[in-house]
Amino acid sequence: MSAPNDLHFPFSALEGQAALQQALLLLAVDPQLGGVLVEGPRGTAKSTSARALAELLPSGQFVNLPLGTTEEQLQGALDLEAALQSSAVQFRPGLLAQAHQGILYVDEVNLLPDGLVDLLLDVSASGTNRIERDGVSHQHAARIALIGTMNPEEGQLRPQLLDRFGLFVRLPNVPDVDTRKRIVRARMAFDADPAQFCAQHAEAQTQLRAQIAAARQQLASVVWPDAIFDAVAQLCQQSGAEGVRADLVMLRAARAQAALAGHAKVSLADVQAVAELALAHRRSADAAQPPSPSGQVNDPNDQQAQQQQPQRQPPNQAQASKADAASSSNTNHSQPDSWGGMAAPRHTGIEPVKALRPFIAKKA
Ligand SMILES: Nc1ncnc2c1ncn2[C@@H]1O[C@H](COP(=O)(O)OP(=O)(O)OP(=O)(O)O)[C@@H](O)[C@H]1O
Repeated sequence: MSAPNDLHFPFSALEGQAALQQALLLLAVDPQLGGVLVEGPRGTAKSTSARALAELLPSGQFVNLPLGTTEEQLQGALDLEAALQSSAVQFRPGLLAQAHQGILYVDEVNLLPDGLVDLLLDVSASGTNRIERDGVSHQHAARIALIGTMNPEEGQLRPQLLDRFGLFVRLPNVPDVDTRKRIVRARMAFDADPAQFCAQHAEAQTQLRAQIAAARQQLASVVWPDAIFDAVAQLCQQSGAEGVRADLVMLRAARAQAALAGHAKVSLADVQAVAELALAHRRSADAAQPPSPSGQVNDPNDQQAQQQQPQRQPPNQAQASKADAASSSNTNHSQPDSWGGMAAPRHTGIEPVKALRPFIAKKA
């Protein structure tokens, strides 16, 4: 039996995809991170998780961008004749307008013409779609969470475009037999009775939705202490990332991470948790080892300030243990070390340290 069209596999029921879930949640909180690029094998829940994320956003919009899409279909069309006759601009909205406040999903983004990718990245970073034709212009808000997927065997994305994707997740193949079994059990349970499966996850979904909404509201007021700028600059410098896009994205992603946890200040732990997502596609080839900043960096978030933060709903136990299971199957955990009490991010794959836990099991 397949699921009715209006029921989709819930985000909180995804198995063993902590890094992808983390990147997507950060994007949900701050769509202007510049999109998430997901590289990985077929059948690893790339489209399932993107669609599931849409259900956590206020608009619920999920727009799929087909490979043959034209610039006009994407941006919308201006009726120039009407503009000449009545001096009023007539605009026929495109996919970007449809995806406003939702998700724009591009499967095999590496096969899309460069011009369109360029446009998508511009719009996702600016939140505005600006159309100009023969001296006539129109613009509208296009706050889109851009999610692109690619299989490198089918062609590479140009480095200029790769660098402009905010976050990057490289998915491994299903890592082990147990995870494989958990995945198929969950999927088969969903397919057998979608309504019941969704009902079982309704509470976790409601909590995640509320958590994202609260984080979005709080985002602009979350601050970066000076030490955070130091830590980010050190990490990016040592990774050999060109320019400062990695720094900008890392700071922004760390702020989204802090907002999700209900914190008012970005901490080193937030930077640590997002660093690999910002660096994986920007690390220079000769920075083969993960960076290890030389200076000791103190955590600028004093305990007292953290304790003064408003309390949020208690963590969902089922989700916390799922996150635990996900993170315990990850052998790439960073452990505390000399870097301001936190481990430097790893350069292989993307299995961020705290996996999904910071989002679900917020501070009590
Ligand atoms: N980690 C997972 N958790 C839950 N379901 C999963 C997971 N991985 C794969 N699946 C299931 O596998 C099937 C294929 O997933 P999906 O279509 O999202 O893969 P994809 O990565 O987008 O593949 P493709 O690249 O071929 O489009 C779906 O039924 C999905 O629910």
